[in-house]
Amino acid sequence: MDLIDRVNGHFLDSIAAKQQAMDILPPAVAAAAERMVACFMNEGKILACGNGGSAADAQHFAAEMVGRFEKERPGLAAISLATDSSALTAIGNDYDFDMVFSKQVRALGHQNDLLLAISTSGNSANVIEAIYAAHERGMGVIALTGKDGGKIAELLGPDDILLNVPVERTARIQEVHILLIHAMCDAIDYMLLGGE
Ligand SMILES: O=C(CO)[C@@H](O)[C@H](O)[C@H](O)[C@H](O)COP(=O)(O)O
Ligand SMILES: [Zn+2]
Repeated sequence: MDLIDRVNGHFLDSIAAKQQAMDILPPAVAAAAERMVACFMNEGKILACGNGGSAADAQHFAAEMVGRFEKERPGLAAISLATDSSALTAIGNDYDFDMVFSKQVRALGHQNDLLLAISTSGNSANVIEAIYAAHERGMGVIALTGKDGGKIAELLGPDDILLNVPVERTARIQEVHILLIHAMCDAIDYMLLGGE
């Protein structure tokens, strides 16, 4: 197989993952966006966390809320918990890496806030601890997961929302996650601003 065939394989695989997600996820994505708008309207904020590529997704989402997505609007309250290198290294060094997000959730989270928890395996211990901390604070959780949803799918409560991408390859799950995030950004702007 030459390199161009390999690249074509990625396109085809990514298209198939997105098609599979499109068959099942749009109602839950719309519900998640509605939940986020309700949170903002209620003086709440969204705390987002994840590891590696999902840390980048958490940061990407927060930037699109605080700055903007495609339309001009006032900033919306969202914070990436995966971005403050001082907090991450201090908590990881002084306590445990499993606590890097949960300690921030306990410090910053209030009842009206939401946690956006991102994990392709659904099994990252620090994301799981963040969900426990959010529940303790009375916060709702929106989880972006993959594969079978892992432990995260099992520990969500009835008021939480699971967006699980049921494919095996991490890269494909991440590619669908960022699509879901952009779809939620668009739905939020549409609910707040109207338009096309
Ligand atoms: O971006 C990638 C792989 O595409 C990696 O950095 C990946 O995000 C890391 O291995 C993460 O630690 C995986 O964590 P998770 O998605 O299973 O929670
Ligand atoms: Zn990656």
